[in-house]
Amino acid sequence: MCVVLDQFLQAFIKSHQIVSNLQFLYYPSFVHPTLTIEQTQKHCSDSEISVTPSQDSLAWFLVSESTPHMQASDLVPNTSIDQKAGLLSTVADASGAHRVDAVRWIRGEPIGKGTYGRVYLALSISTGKPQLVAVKQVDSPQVLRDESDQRQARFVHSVERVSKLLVDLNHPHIVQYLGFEECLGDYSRVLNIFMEYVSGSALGCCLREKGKFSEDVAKFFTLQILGGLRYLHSRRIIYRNLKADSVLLDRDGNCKLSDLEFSTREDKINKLPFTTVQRTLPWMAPEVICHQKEGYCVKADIWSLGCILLEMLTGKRPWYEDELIMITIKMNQNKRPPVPPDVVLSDLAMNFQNFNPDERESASHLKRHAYLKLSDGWRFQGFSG
Ligand SMILES: Nc1ncnc2c1ncn2[C@@H]1O[C@H](COP(=O)(O)OP(=O)(O)OP(=O)(O)O)[C@@H](O)[C@H]1O
Repeated sequence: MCVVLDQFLQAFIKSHQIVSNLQFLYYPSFVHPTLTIEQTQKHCSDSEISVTPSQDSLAWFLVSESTPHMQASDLVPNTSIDQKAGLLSTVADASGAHRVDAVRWIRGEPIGKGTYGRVYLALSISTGKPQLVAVKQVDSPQVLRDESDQRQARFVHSVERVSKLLVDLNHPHIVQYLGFEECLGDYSRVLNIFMEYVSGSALGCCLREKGKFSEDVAKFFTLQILGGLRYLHSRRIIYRNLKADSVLLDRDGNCKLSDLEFSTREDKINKLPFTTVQRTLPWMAPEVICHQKEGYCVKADIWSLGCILLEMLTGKRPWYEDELIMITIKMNQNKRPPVPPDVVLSDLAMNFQNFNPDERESASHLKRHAYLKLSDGWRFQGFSG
């Protein structure tokens, strides 16, 4: 193990990116949970080592002399983030976009991949106490050579447009956005999106791994998602990208809505074209897919939540039998996602998928609905509980 450490350190020193005095090298304890604190901590020389946002492939975290109080145990992934302490300070630039001011952070291992970029675990050392954060890194191409470059550029543009709106959100069921930063990569610019780190996995992953959930567990998650939606909708914000993979779960079953970069204010909906995120299409409301010109409202998110509820109760993604093109055709024919014959849905679950958005209940009304009420003392103890 020490050989690996030394090789890593040598490679790192050779990169000549040096700003602060490095004292200790720590293994995050989730990499080798059996290591003791003594083993995880290794003295390094007084070499000056710098950590820059473009530093690649750091499998380990480095802790600078400015944080000597830090213990390896601080690095366990469920370290909670003190949002009020202001993990990363953000400033608005001339264009009004919110960016992180002088971020110092170290990239850790990849924890996920979406349509637009990779998400990494990272350690922020901007403030006194290092904090675990998640960083979504998105390529922002300077030359638009093909459809993929155009897609990336549209995404980056969308993020710049909503960056202020995202960092201002603050709700227990919404991933906290901490700031944004653009930096120069080898061939393109890279947009870094800093977020609260959620230490579990996506709801979609759990469904793929474990199959359908018990009805109570499905209600428990639905209620939490409704909490996040009610908060967004009360600010006239439409999420637009709600799907099982955008809902992150921590180990205690707490849900957090993530991937909000496509959110928009309801009043702007008729002015902005919405590029359909292909992966999200099976969860999208018919008015978003079929009648964009007429506009749509926050109720589109209620349809998407109905799809997630259906998925939790059946273990199958919405429109599980169909390719994307077929889904669009069926939606235009006013068809709903199919329900497997052995599943009986409550009237409420059906209401989520009313074709007329005006007849779909609001998030705040649904949250109080009797069907979703859990018995007193019910606790999350696993997906089938
Ligand atoms: N804040 C976070 N904390 C922990 N893991 C995260 C966080 N954000 C994202 N992830 C992980 O990274 C994965 C990819 O996230 P990302 O937001 O890029 O895409 P996505 O939600 O899967 O879909 P899309 O294709 O619409 O971008 C998630 O499924 C999740 O596993």
